[in-house]
Amino acid sequence: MRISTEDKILSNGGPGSGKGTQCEKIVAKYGYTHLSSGDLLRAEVASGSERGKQLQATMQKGELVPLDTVLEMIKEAMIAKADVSKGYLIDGYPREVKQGEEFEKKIGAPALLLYVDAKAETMVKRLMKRGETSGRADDNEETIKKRLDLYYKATEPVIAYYEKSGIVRKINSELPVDEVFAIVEKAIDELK
Ligand SMILES: Nc1nc2c(ncn2[C@@H]2O[C@H](COP(=O)(O)OP(=O)(O)OP(=O)(O)O)[C@@H](O)[C@H]2O)c(=O)[nH]1
Ligand SMILES: O=c1ccn([C@@H]2O[C@H](COP(=O)(O)OP(=O)(O)O)[C@@H](O)[C@H]2O)c(=O)[nH]1
Ligand SMILES: [Mg+2]
Repeated sequence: MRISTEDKILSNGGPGSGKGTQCEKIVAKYGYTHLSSGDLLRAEVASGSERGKQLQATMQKGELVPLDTVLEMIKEAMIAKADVSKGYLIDGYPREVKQGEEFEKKIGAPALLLYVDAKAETMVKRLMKRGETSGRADDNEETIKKRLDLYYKATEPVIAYYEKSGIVRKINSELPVDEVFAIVEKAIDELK
C-alpha cells in the first residue's frame, strides 16, 4: 500500500511534549485520521492478547517495541480507514531513523513533520501531572526518565533525517495550548 505524500502528516517530539493534545485539535479542525502509534500499542495491550503482554513489558520499561511490529499496526490501521480518510496524521512516529526509512519504503514520504518541542524539565513536569490521573503504566518517574533518554538518543535524529527533505516545522510547545495550535495551523495551511 502506498499513500500520496500530501495525505500524510507526522507529529513527533519528546514524551509529554504535547503531541497528543495538538493532534486532537488538528483532527477537530482538519478532519485527518489520527493514528497514534502509542495508542495503537496500548489498545493491543488492553485486548489482553499474547502479543499485548509482550508489548506491555517493553513499554513499562520505556523501551522501544520492534519496528516491524509498529509499522505493521500502523499499516493495518491506515488500510482500515482508507475509504473514509481525508489524510492521515501519524503521532509519535517514527521513533528511530530506521523506522522512518521503512515507513517511506512501504508507505511513502510524508508532506510535513510537526516537531513539537518542549524543554526536558517541562516534559517531566507534565508527565508527572498526567500520571496522577492517566493510569498509564509508563507515567512514573523512573520510566519517564528512560523515555526521555531514549527520545534524545533515538528519536531526535529522526528530526534531523527529515530536515534534509525540508518538511520539518518546529512548534514551540512551551506556550499555552491555543497559542501552540496557532503555530500548528500556520504550518498546515502552508501545505495548501
Ligand atoms: N501548558 C501546556 N500544557 C500542555 C500543552 N500540551 C500538552 N500539555 C499538557 O501536557 C500533558 C502531556 O500532553 P500530551 O498531549 O498527552 O503529550 P504527548 O506528547 O502526546 O505525550 P505522550 O503520550 O507521552 O507521547 C497533558 O496532560 C497536557 O495537559 C501545551 O501546549 N501547554
Ligand atoms: O512507535 C512507537 C510508539 C510507541 N512505542 C512504545 O510506546 C510507549 C509510549 O508511547 P507514546 O507515544 O504514547 O508516548 P511517549 O513515549 O511519547 O510518552 C513508548 O515509550 C514505547 O515503549 C514504541 O515502541 N514505538
Ligand atoms: Mg500521546
